[in-house]
Amino acid sequence: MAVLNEHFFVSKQAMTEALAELLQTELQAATAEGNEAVLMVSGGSSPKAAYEYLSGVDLAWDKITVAMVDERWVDANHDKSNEAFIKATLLQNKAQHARFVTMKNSAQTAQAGQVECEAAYQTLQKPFAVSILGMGPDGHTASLFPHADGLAHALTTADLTAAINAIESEVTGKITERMTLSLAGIAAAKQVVLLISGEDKRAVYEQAKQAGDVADMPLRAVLQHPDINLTVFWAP
Ligand SMILES: O=C(O)[C@H](O)[C@@H](O)[C@H](O)[C@H](O)COP(=O)(O)O
Repeated sequence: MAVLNEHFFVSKQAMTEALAELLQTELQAATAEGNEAVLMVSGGSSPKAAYEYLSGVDLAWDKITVAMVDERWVDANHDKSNEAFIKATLLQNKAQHARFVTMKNSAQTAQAGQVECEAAYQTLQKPFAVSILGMGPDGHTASLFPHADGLAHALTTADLTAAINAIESEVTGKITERMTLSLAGIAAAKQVVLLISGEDKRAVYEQAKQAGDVADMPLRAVLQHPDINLTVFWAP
């Protein structure tokens, strides 16, 4: 099982403040001796305000690399691009001096682009300082979607990244082809923070903690991983 540290906040605001403080503390510590630090980021509504706050914090941003936890296989200017979201929220103000490593490249498909993406991710300083994950109502995290094409590989490969083709649903929307950190890529962080918003998703999280098929709720693979140091932040 992962080393699990759960925090249930009374409000989104309280969660945002705690997340911003955690990121600030971890990035300060990671860069204190002039070392490089990597922050892995997800899209989603839960981390948005913390990203905006963090962008204005005085950190050694020139020592920090921001990279994506997962991405739809769309151009970086697409309105569904997680990269576009990160550039608009986090990589502003002081944080514009951070280096950014994209998951997306010019290959036609995520599958075809995985080798190039993996090569880029292999250059990143490990362990990653912090990786921020979200969770969907279907129990997906990163782009580890239930029963997706490529899920079994993403859960077992030693590569940091994996191509995924999700089963189309209300959660995935039309764009199902994605690149994601593999389970090994998620486990490559010193600390993983999982953000969960709302009562419905709290029930999903509690269900994921119960024994069951990982393919039904891929978050289970993270919760069950012996080497993951997982901090869970929930807010209503
Ligand atoms: O790439 C995506 O589809 C989203 O980033 C998604 O995975 C998101 O992280 C979760 O659904 C949590 O979303 P909330 O933060 O809005 O709860």
